[in-house]
Amino acid sequence: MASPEKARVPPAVQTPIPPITKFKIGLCQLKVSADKEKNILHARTAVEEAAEKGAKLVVLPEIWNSPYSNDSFPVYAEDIDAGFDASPSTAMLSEIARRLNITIIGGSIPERSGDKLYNTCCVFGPDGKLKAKHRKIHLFDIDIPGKITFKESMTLTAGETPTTVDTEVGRIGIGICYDIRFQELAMLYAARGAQLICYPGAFNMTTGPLHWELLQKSRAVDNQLYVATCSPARDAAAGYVAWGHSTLVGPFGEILATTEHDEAILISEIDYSQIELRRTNLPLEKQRRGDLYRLVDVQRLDSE
Ligand SMILES: O=C(O)CCC(=O)C(=O)O
Repeated sequence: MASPEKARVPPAVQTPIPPITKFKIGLCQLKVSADKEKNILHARTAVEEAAEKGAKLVVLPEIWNSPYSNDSFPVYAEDIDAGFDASPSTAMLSEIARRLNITIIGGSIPERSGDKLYNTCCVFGPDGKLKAKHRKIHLFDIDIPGKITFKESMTLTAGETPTTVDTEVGRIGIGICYDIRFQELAMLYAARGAQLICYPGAFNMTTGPLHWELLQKSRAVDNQLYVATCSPARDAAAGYVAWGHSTLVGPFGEILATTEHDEAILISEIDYSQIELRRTNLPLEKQRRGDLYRLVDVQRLDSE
């Protein structure tokens, strides 16, 4: 007897989700107070507002849940790896990323891990899961007598790992503030395929006016990718006075959005096709003289 013809089940269609090329980014330049609970609520409201305005990626400032000071870091630090009960700041970020279906570059908070403290940025995806954790690699130790002296290394330990993360809104490299000064890190991220580098950062009244915009444009134009920064708003009465001026720079070095020093939620559009365009216009990568000089990816060498 002929076997009954099997029902034909069409094969599951495995079409990859087309990578997003255009989306809105929100930069939340926030006031930071000494009240952690208030800071968390405030950040939550700002992220909600950015998402309401269409942002699929929202960026918070460096050290947004605590005053920026060596005295505060140990007091406000959270044990991120111990779970959300031990870390109300990241619990909020996770919950809101999931509820709003967005990606969050969670600025940075002081992190406690064993007996060490780090300045740490957490990235959450729309499923609320922690996708990456970047510990500031270059600690901000500066001494310009009569202007600014600050030594993060008095309390913090430097991170050991450059961070690129694949998100719903592209491949993103993460740096925190002083990390922006080290062009090799940005070059490494570009070599690893980053389309955007996010630097939560709190420059100051001495270096901010001269270097903040210059460094962002340099990282963007040298690497032909997007650079986004997010600073706390300025509080002239604080121990550390932030420069503000959160900004989005495009791959041709163009400022796409910026602000002064007050609180602000900047919404702007990122269009990754601009990266290809600029790399076609000016094919730096092809013209680079790898026969004369080369950036070595130490982590790749180690893993080989
Ligand atoms: O590099 C600078 O001038 C400022 C860096 C900074 O404020 C920081 O890393 O927190």
